[in-house]
Amino acid sequence: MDELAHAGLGPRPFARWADPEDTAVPSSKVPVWLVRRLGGLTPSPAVPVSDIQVPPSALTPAAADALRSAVGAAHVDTDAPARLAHAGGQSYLDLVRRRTGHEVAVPDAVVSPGSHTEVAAVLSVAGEHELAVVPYGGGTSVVGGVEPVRGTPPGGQPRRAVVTLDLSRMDALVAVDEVSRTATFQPGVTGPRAEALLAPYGLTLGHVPQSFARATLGGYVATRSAGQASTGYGRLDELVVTLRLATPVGEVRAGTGTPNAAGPDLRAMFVGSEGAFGVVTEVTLRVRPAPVERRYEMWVFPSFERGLAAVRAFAQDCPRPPDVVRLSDEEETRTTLATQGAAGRALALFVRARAGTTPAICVLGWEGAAGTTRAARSGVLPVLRAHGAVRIGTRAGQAWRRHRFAGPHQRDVLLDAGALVETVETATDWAKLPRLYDAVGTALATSLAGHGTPPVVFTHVSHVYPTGASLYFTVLARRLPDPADAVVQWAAAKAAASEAIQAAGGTITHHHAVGRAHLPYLEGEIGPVGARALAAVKAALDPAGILNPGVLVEPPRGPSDVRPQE
Ligand SMILES: Cc1cc2nc3c(=O)[nH]c(=O)nc-3n(C[C@H](O)[C@H](O)[C@H](O)COP(=O)(O)OP(=O)(O)OC[C@H]3O[C@@H](n4cnc5c(N)ncnc54)[C@H](O)[C@@H]3O)c2cc1C
Repeated sequence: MDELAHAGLGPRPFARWADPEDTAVPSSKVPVWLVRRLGGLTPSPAVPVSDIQVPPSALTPAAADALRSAVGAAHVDTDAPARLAHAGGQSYLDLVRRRTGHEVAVPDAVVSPGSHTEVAAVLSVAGEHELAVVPYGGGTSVVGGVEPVRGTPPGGQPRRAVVTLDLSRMDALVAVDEVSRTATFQPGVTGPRAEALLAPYGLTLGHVPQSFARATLGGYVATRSAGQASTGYGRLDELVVTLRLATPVGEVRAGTGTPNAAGPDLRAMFVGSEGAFGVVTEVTLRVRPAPVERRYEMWVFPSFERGLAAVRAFAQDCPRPPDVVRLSDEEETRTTLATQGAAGRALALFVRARAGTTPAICVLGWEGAAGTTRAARSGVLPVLRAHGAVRIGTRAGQAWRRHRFAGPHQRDVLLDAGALVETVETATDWAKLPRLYDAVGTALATSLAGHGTPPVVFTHVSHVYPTGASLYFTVLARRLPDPADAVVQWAAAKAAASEAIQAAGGTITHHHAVGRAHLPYLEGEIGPVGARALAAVKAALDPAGILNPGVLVEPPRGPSDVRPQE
């Protein structure tokens, strides 16, 4: 995984994923055919960050002094640039707001602790001075998880100020246990840094979400994330061995390193708790030997439906499914091939000749010790053949691997060009998957067409399980020029997609987490008793509602919210 250790990026620009120069990904252009299909785009460069008005910090001098005592004066920043740099996450709407200067919310201060003790001290200051605290890892949340929201405690006044708790100083490898194959990290370690820290031991975490360059281990834990190689390496929840958290009522340690029967597993309560129950200050994760062999191939199925049947068979019937499985629907296949220039056009002709008029490409990847990938690959060949798949080859597979972090860079280019570009993800069991696929695609297309901006919607499946799979929709449309209209345009489409997901039996989120964006739909998924159970945990660990108000748990409307209903 050595090259992963070098996949980091420089400081994040205000309204983009990366500086156009700061990337190994070749600069891309918006294809002419896409502009034509979206009905023309009006270029929409970001306004200069100096045009964004930053209100004075609402932090009182006493609160500021107390925070300085907690973490050191150098680590409490109330200046505009630091506050602007923490103005929300990386969803399409976050970026539209920052690109246009429309309704940009900033925290009152950015506080950067250096240890568990300092995090605990900040939480204690927050309690005394009526502050809200937003834990912040890489800031790549796409569900409003790091929005600086003050919130209002039950029956009280809005909190005086909100501070963003930037965990980037806590970026050390605490310990490696090569015998047990575990590694303990502080939470602010980014994906590339984790790989760089593990490389001298010949170990890897193997967790590669598309946001890998910027996301942190604390963020992975807090959102229960899934990497592109989740089929082989497991989701983050499968990798967490132990956790240490600071909560407003004290320290929690969860997990003992080996399976046990000591009551419900507390790890499950904190993995995916999105900074609403506590701040992850240390995490021990399973690691494994870095692969010495990697084989990535592209195959093509005669249709998405045939591809779905095959990837289901991988998960259900093959002793070792590929580590990476990524099946594109017909529209994503067309788009992928059309954006690859001359090579893509040649490949498109080849694909159509071999697989017919509705081809669906599929990337498969195997990683492991010397001599293991060939045997693993042989195990799935009968499934591929039985479902009419044709091999395109390793060059196309390797090209996908080289460009697998390119999505956010391409999004920058599309946003500059005036496109709406966002993703929607869900999952369900295999039996309901085709219906869910149709329902979400139709909801997105109908809603956006209703705004006069018919979209291109394409989908892939990249996380497969014996019982079901995820669906990941990418949506492209003409962005409405007025920022307020653009917000309504996407908010309506997202609501339509979310309602369609719930009606078709999908989960509101397979890996992006709940945040604020999905909270209105959470109770529909876990039921009122489930929602009350989460509220009760929140009330036990964060009784004053300091942490991330409005994330994961509805702010209580009154004390009855945490009591059993009559
Ligand atoms: C381009 C792009 C691609 C993405 N691809 C994927 C993908 O492939 N798979 C995937 O799962 N997700 C993906 N995401 C979503 C996002 O990257 C993940 O949710 C990631 O795990 C967030 O990590 P982060 O460090 O950036 O967390 P942040 O965005 O900083 O925070 C996310 C949430 O976790 C909380 N939090 C952060 N650190 C801590 C901590 N130490 N303790 C307690 N709470 C904390 C925050 O308060 C917030 O609620 C993508 C996002 C983008 C923008």
